[in-house]
Amino acid sequence: MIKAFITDIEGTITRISFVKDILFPYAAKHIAEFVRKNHAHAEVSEQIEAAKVAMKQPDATLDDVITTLQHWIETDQKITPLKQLQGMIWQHGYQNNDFTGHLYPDAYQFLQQQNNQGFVLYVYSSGSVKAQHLLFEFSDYGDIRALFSGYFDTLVGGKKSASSYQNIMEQLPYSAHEVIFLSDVLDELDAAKAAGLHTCHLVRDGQETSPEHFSIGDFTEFTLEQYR
Ligand SMILES: CSCCC(=O)C(=O)COP(=O)(O)O
Ligand SMILES: [Mg+2]
Repeated sequence: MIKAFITDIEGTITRISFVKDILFPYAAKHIAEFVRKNHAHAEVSEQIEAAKVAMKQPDATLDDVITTLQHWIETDQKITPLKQLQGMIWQHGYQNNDFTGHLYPDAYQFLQQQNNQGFVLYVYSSGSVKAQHLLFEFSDYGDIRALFSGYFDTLVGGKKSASSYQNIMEQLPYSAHEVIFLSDVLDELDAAKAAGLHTCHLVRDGQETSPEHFSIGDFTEFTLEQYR
């Protein structure tokens, strides 16, 4: 019996263009100034050191790190230190009302319905847990953080690795077969399925589907019948 959902964010409950055309350019615009200004703060310096490790350049200068971070933003790399820094940078944008966290109306309604019916909701995104909290705190529908019982990011591993879903399941009070993972990316769904989770593929933009995963165009098409 299904008891919980784990949802991806970008492309599943949030428009891809909100992330690519609003959040990423905002981070690209502010990252150099943010890193230069805050590099001595522990939470930032920790990510700078982690970036040097990912670059395999322990002696990289601050300018080298900034150039690499900008390249990682341009090429949408899901590298943990970048994702952690982006969350810190977006905080100012949300608080300054430069943007609100986009949610598809059908996704908001679906999340509310499932929550009302007693299903437990979790989030797993490449965006950091801080970035997830911000998106839901400053969402188009107000502060909806109370809908979710837990948040996971790339600190559990990358979204295309089955071990990441195993790591998440070790932290949840459910068996994998009681959980549905929602995503727009087939490689992520394959990894979740390999870890024993049920899956649902969101094909909002007409992506290729796979017979391995139940697929829907949006959440108005979702049915639990599929998982009985
Ligand atoms: C938490 S909002 C920012 C999303 C983000 O940075 C990202 O890389 C999207 O990844 P997802 O796993 O949600 O597709
Ligand atoms: Mg996605």
